[in-house]
Amino acid sequence: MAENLKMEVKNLNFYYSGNKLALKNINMPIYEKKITALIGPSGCGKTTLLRCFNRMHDLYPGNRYEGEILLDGKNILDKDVDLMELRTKVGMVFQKPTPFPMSIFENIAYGLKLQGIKNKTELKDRVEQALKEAALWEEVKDRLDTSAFGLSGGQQQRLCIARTIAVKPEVILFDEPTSALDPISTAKIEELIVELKKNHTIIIVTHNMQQAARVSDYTAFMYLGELIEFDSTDIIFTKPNKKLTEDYISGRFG
Ligand SMILES: Nc1ncnc2c1ncn2[C@@H]1O[C@H](COP(=O)(O)OP(=O)(O)OP(=O)(O)O)[C@@H](O)[C@H]1O
Repeated sequence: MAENLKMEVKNLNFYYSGNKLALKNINMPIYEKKITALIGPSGCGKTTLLRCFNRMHDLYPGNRYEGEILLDGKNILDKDVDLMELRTKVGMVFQKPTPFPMSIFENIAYGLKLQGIKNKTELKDRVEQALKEAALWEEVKDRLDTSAFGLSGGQQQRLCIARTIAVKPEVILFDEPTSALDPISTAKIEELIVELKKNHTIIIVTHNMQQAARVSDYTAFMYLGELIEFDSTDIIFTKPNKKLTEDYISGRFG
C-alpha cells in the first residue's frame, strides 16, 4: 500500500550545547496517519530525535541542528519558522503526566484560549470533544471543575493527551508515555494511541519492545546516535536486515 509522507528527516545532525554530537546523519520518513516507534538502548538518542520534530531543543541555548526535517515539504529547521505554530501542528506528550495546577476543564481550555477561542459554548464543546477523544469523558464529566491532581496517574496522562489533541495537532510526539503507569493504564493508553492514528500522525519513543511491536506500523532502531535500521514493524521484529538490530530485538544487549 502506498504511504503518504508527512515528515521527512534528511541528513540530520544534532549537537547539544558544548558541541556534543548526539544525532549522526539521520535519514527517515514519517508516514501520514501511521505510528512510528523509535527504539534502541538507553542513551542512543531516541528522545533527542523526538524533540527535534517540534524543536523543543530551542528552549535551551547552544543546541544546534544541521540538515532538514520536512513537514508537508517545508523545512521546520529554517530560521524563520514560527515555533508556536510548529508546536501547535506537532504536539507532544511527556513521560510523566504533567497536568497544570488547575481544574480538569481549565487544563484543556488553557491551550484553546491561547489560540484565541473565547466563546464559552465553543470552549465547552471543544473540551468535551477532546476528553471524549482521549477516552476520559465518562470518568470526569461530573467533576470538570475539580483539580486535575485528583485524577489517577493513568487518568492524568489521558488528560495530557486530551490537552494535546484539543488544539488539533497534525502530528503527536509521545515520549515513553506509559513508563510511569501500571499495566491496566498502559493498555488503555496504547489503545488510545492506536485510535488516534485515524486523524493524526504519531511518533512514539519507547524502551518497551513489546509496546513498539503492539502499537506501531514502522520502527526505527537507533544505536549510539545513529539510525541503524528503519522498516515496517513486522520486518524489524521478524527479519531485520542488520545484525545489530537482530541482536537488540532478541535481547542480546540493551
Ligand atoms: N541536555 C543534554 N546535554 C548534553 N547531552 C545530552 C543532553 N540530553 C541528552 N544528552 C546525551 O545525548 C545522548 C542521547 O540521549 P537521549 O536522552 O536522546 O537518549 P535516549 O535514547 O532517549 O535514552 P533513554 O532511553 O535513556 O531515555 C546521550 O549520550 C545523552 O547523554
